[in-house]
Amino acid sequence: MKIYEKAPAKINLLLDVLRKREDGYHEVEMIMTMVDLADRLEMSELPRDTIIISSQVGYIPLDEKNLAFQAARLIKERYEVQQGVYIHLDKKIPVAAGLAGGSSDAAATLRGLNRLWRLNIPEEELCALGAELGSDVPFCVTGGTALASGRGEKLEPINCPPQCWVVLAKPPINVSTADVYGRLRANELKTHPSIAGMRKALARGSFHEMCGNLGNVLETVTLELYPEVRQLKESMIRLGADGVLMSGSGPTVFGLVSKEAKLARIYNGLRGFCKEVYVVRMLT
Ligand SMILES: C[C@@](CO)(OP(=O)(O)O)[C@H](O)COP(=O)(O)OP(=O)(O)OC[C@H]1O[C@@H](n2ccc(N)nc2=O)[C@H](O)[C@@H]1O
Ligand SMILES: Nc1ncnc2c1ncn2[C@@H]1O[C@H](COP(=O)(O)OP(=O)(O)O)[C@@H](O)[C@H]1O
Repeated sequence: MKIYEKAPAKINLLLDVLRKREDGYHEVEMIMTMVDLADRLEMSELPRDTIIISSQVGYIPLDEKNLAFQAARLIKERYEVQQGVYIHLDKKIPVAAGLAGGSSDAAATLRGLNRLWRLNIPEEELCALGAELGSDVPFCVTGGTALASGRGEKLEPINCPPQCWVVLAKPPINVSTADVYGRLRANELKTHPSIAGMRKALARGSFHEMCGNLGNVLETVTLELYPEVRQLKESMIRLGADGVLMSGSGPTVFGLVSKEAKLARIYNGLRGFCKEVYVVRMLT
């Protein structure tokens, strides 16, 4: 038997850090949503009790470092599954980009193997498994739009954003999430984005208010370390995007655009100096 799962990319419409915790993680409040740029996973049973990962791209690990491998191993161990699985990852989401590509692959693996092996694991339990793999994995299990707190694993579903275009641009640099959190001075942050403001904007379905309430405190670190990310933000604003923000720890910058007529100018303007540009829709 063979099954397929989509693993969409996430963006953070808002990312606030409240404090550093004793366990080394940071207490966060984030508003997260999915966009229509997705990896595709194909999972099939193997006659031998083993996990094999393949991908069409050569720049991700295919061994136990791969988050899909870790998800398969976890579910096999926890539910004492003695069957093997072959997982092919058709990667479309840029890697180490702040778009949770690896986390979404892990979440899709949990969902997919739950179906393939008919385990009937409830979504809540899949989320708890996901939290063992990474802070963003529980959100990727549920998808939709959510307010995430704790280290990212506590989820409250909220109104989805009004439909719009999302332009994603990833500069050719690698940003380590651990490094960005490590450099953040959480208790010295001068301003915090407003969760209440963003929630209200989404509840009202106001595109304009959503753009006005975008905010990400990790920009204070990544934009200082990598001036090209700041330049990318400035270019997107200049080219006419209605709201612009860095996603997660970066380096991807997203622009929200309400009018299709504006897209060509933004896309062509960015492509002049940034190779990886994608025009997608919100997944609502
Ligand atoms: C910043 C965010 C925003 O959505 O995403 P990305 O930029 O990675 O996409 C997330 O908080 C990232 O989540 P994820 O990538 O799953 O992080 P994890 O694997 O759990 O943690 C990687 C490292 O980041 C730091 N970390 C992560 C989450 C958190 N709330 N506090 C932290 O300090 C820790 O140093 C941890 O060792
Ligand atoms: N299935 C996977 N897809 C992409 N990257 C993966 C995967 N499994 C493990 N990784 C590793 O995880 C790291 C973070 O990748 P990714 O999840 O794309 O980053 P981000 O959370 O910043 O969007 C990369 O260094 C990559 O080598």
